[in-house]
Amino acid sequence: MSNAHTSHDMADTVRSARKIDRPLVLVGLMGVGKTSIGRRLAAALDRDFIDADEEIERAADRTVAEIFEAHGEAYFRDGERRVIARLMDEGHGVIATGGGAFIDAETRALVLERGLAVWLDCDLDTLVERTSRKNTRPLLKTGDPRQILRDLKEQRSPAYAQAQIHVVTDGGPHDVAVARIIQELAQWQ
Ligand SMILES: Nc1ncnc2c1ncn2[C@@H]1O[C@H](COP(=O)(O)OP(=O)(O)OP(=O)(O)O)[C@@H](O)[C@H]1O
Ligand SMILES: O=C(O)C1=C[C@@H](O)[C@@H](O)[C@H](O)C1
Ligand SMILES: [Mg+2]
Repeated sequence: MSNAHTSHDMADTVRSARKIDRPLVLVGLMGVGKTSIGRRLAAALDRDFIDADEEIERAADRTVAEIFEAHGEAYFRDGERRVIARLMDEGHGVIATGGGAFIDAETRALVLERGLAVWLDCDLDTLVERTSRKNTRPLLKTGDPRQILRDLKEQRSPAYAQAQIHVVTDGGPHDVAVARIIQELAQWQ
């Protein structure tokens, strides 16, 4: 296939993906790439990007870790649900959620009804490596990160699997993951 042909196909694919008239909501485990891939996906689709964890921190004027410590996980999940509902209402084009957001049944129902959920998935070794770069995730501070991530992957995968779109991002660079997501979006009806 010629390069001209390939870039024409890609332009068509991007055009189809841009027609989706719902917020694109990235879900998946800590470290899978929701924030970094989400930012690039939004740029490629010419959409607005927002990270729900960052928005919660702005609204609460505290870090996620501080909210967990002061009030516990249930309190955090309530605030997270409200923030995600608001971001979808405000029409944010690509929303990166926190790793546990889609596990909350109410948040999940809200996202599935009003948005298009994209499950970013990758293997355990990649997750361990990516999360080791930053030590701010409260759920990984309570024991061995590999064991915690393995357990979370097993417990949470059935919920993540309810997302309308599933993309595996093992190993490769961000741009490959972005191109795969765009291809899936273009085929989504
Ligand atoms: N496809 C990828 N290729 C290379 N590096 C990646 C890829 N995806 C993510 N990373 C890197 O892994 C780290 C974690 O990614 P990121 O913060 O985007 O994950 P996240 O899903 O938003 O995590 P959290 O749920 O904790 O917010 C970052 O350093 C990011 O640059
Ligand atoms: O996987 C999780 O439950 C979490 C992931 C992070 O994005 C934060 O939202 C918080 O640390 C909880
Ligand atoms: Mg993130």
